[in-house]
Amino acid sequence: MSEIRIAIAGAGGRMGRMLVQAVTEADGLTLGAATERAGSSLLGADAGELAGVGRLDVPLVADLSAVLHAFDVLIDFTSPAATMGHLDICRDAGKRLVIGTTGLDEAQRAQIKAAGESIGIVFAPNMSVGVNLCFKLLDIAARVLGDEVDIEIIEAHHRHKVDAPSGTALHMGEVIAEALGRDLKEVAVYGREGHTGARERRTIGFETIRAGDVVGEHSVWFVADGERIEIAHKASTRMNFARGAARAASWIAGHERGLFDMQDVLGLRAD
Ligand SMILES: NC(=O)C1=CN([C@@H]2O[C@H](COP(=O)(O)OP(=O)(O)OC[C@H]3O[C@@H](n4cnc5c(N)ncnc54)[C@H](OP(=O)(O)O)[C@@H]3O)[C@@H](O)[C@H]2O)C=CC1
Ligand SMILES: O=C(O)C1=N[C@H](C(=O)O)C[C@H](O)C1
Repeated sequence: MSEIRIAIAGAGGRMGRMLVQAVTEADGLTLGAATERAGSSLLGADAGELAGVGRLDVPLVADLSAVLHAFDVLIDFTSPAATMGHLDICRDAGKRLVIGTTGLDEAQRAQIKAAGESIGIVFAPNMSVGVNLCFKLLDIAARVLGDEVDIEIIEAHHRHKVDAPSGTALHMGEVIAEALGRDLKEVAVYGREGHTGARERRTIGFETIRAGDVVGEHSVWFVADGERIEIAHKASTRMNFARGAARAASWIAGHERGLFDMQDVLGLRAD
């Protein structure tokens, strides 16, 4: 079987460089194209050299439309605005997509869902196997502990992260709210300050830490009087996310259309 050709958007970024490495290491994948922001000082540089894996003869270009002939699946870990532009290009060209970008608003998420009717898309706020297992554990914990506990989601990331709470923390909140039959929009509390009043049992709290070079840490507390259950994940390298994205790219190559997430890729979906 021929190799699946991958394009990486934002190939000069923190995740972009990891993705180049993960794609070159993955069986059945080959790097076909790499992009960066128009005006970036990295344009023209070799994606492999930037990622520290040696020359791949794939120069960073600004225009994804100009390299459509060179890839089958785009992996995009950039910014919401950039991802939306890439989504339009991929939908019009019939190219599949793996989206890891977080911080998208409701309208942008709706556009991704609509594009899934024409092309295959994996869209997930966290591509690590460990975090996706945590989503399952959170669903079980919430169903067992129900309304008997206070639930708080605490996340920490590096100082460069621009969105808060993290996409992973928000999805953790969605998983728990769904398991408990609550609407996250109604019960979420983002940080606390001043005279807040006593805690309301059905709320789900989010606390955010931004500091130094923390790769990504998430901890969910289920707290009753006299005991506390914690489900926690700590990433010490971005390679887990990158390997997950490479796995998602191989998987979506076999799906012509539809919107999926990592639960589908990993075979973790119950229904
Ligand atoms: N789903 C998951 O598993 C994970 C998701 N993420 C998410 O991935 C995203 C990126 O994170 P990170 O790598 O740390 O961020 P970086 O800022 O390091 O990387 C983003 C890269 O995209 C570039 N870029 C911006 N606009 C465009 C464009 N139009 N075309 C091509 N490239 C562009 C940026 O260039 P410039 O700097 O010049 O603007 C930058 O190099 C974030 O939303 C983050 O939350 C991160 C880790 C895991
Ligand atoms: O920006 C990051 O770094 C990360 N972002 C993702 C998120 O917002 O959940 C995933 C990961 O924790 C790293």
